[in-house]
Amino acid sequence: MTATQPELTASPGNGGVDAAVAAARRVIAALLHAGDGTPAEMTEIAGRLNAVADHLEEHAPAVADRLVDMWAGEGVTRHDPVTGPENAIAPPLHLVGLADGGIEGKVTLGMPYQGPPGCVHGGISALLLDHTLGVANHWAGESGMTGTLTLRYHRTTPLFEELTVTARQDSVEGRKIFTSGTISAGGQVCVSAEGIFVNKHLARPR
Ligand SMILES: CCCCC/C=C\C/C=C\C/C=C\C/C=C\CCCC(=O)SCCNC(=O)CCNC(=O)[C@H](O)C(C)(C)COP(=O)(O)OP(=O)(O)OC[C@H]1O[C@@H](n2cnc3c(N)ncnc32)[C@H](O)[C@@H]1OP(=O)(O)O
Repeated sequence: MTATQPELTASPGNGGVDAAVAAARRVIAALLHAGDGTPAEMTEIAGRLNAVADHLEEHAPAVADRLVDMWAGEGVTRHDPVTGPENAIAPPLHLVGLADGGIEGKVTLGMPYQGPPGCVHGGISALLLDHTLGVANHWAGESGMTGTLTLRYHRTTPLFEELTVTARQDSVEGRKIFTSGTISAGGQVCVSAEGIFVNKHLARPR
């Protein structure tokens, strides 16, 4: 991070749940890479993974308590499925604020996010853009819930190549917030998005 690039997503810690989540991401990708034709002992692996899940479930707080925790303090930026260091399905994308009012993040996606052969699934691109547009609104100071998200898929989005995800708030009209963004690879726009967000905020669990 530089003085002009404030971090807008929680940085993963080296230990605790963040380290376990990083390991889980490796497991998800490794299972998909291995597939069904591998000589790896999948029955034994399933047993070991289930033992880990049993242990975690046994020691988890009640859902209601956990929801309070997730929506308090830094927890708000730690659990989401795009950037969250506590969320194993988050790639994760790391976003910074830019001096020109926009935001930007870099991410390289692997097989768990595949749609067409060797390419990013269109729904995953929508997920990344929805969230990034939402964070751009937060960065601009006026945020809301996604009302309408329009996407244009210009060209396929490659797996295993660094992607740049950008977004900016374009205008605010009453409660409506107009926001746009792109996913690019090698300097070419693969997906562009235009969103209308509506200034409405749900009560956080207490
Ligand atoms: C995912 C975890 C996130 C964790 C991190 C959170 C915070 C971290 C901090 C910083 C990061 C910040 C944000 C990042 C996170 C978020 C990104 C994810 C965003 C989402 O994942 S969010 C879930 C999907 N989203 C919904 O679940 C919405 C369901 N829906 C509704 O809740 C209502 O439907 C609502 C609120 C949309 C409108 O309802 P309403 O009753 O308040 O609106 P109303 O009728 O009064 O209209 C007022 C004016 O908006 C126009 N209008 C109405 N609806 C419209 C629409 N759909 N499209 C375009 N324009 C629309 C009208 O035409 C009128 O315009 P006009 O004034 O010009 O006539």
